[in-house]
Amino acid sequence: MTAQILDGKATAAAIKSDLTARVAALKEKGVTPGLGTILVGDDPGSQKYVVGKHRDCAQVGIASIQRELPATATQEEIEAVVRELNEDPACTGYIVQLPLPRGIDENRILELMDPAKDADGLHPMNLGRLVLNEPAPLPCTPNGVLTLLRQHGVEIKGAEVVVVGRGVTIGRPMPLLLTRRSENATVTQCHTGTRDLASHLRRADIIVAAAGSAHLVRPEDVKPGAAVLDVGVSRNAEGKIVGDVHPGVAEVAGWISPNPGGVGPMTRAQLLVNVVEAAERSVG
Ligand SMILES: Nc1nc(=O)c2c([nH]1)NC[C@@H]1CN(c3ccc(C(=O)N[C@@H](CCC(=O)O)C(=O)O)cc3)C=[N+]21
Repeated sequence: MTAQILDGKATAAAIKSDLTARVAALKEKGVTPGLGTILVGDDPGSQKYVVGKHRDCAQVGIASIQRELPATATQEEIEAVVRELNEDPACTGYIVQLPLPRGIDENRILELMDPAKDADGLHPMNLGRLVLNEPAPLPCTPNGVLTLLRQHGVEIKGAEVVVVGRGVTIGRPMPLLLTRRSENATVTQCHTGTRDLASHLRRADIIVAAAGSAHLVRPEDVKPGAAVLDVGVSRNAEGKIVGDVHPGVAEVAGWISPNPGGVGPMTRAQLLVNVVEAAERSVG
């Protein structure tokens, strides 16, 4: 038996269609949501993601504001663009595409953002609000993972979830979302310091693989019927996306998110959700 698909493409399309109506309602009240992106450098992967984000905006009626800086941009030059978008009334939410080039202090850039315009949910104030159980824009990828599970009826309450990875965009916030009372999962966080990853994976009802290590999760380490979310993105020699989950896992798991076509499109959809929600808050 092969796993059922956690279809991120289809779920993202449904979210976008709901957002299209909400954007139209906002425009009738005189508010046009606008998503800004700040892209530094010429990494082809990052450029492609940013193009995707603006294509999504066009589909739902959100205005696009694009700022690009060369890989040689200084800390001060990037900060100037952050200040500009903080002040720009047409930009109701924005992201700074990560990672930034070596030598740039990423955390200082994130702290400089207006937390009310933080579309990624990565500003320290918004991450702090999440820790304190206060309403905040939620980090897009972890929120996309949850939405994907809910949409396909995968039980989160009481589930043993193993999160692999501790990066700022996924690994660290993911357990915070999963352990809220509304989700009530039990979470084990694994990382490069974990002594026996396989022993943890084998117990998991849900695996969120976000280590960025190609084919890290192998079929023999997955409990039959488990839900496996492949969040990792590496590229092979031909430039093709290789996930954190070995293709053989599809023969063991109950649910699997394809990569591409799984969590990636969900991340983009949740970004739009954050932009629209911020605009809705601004009209009360
Ligand atoms: N501040 C910030 N926020 C981010 O959300 C952020 C970031 N920085 N830096 C990089 C990562 C990566 N990321 C992806 C988003 C969508 C796809 C996506 O839609 N992928 C398609 C395939 C695209 C392709 O073929 O390359 C898919 O999975 O089907 C992938 C990756 C967001 N990130």
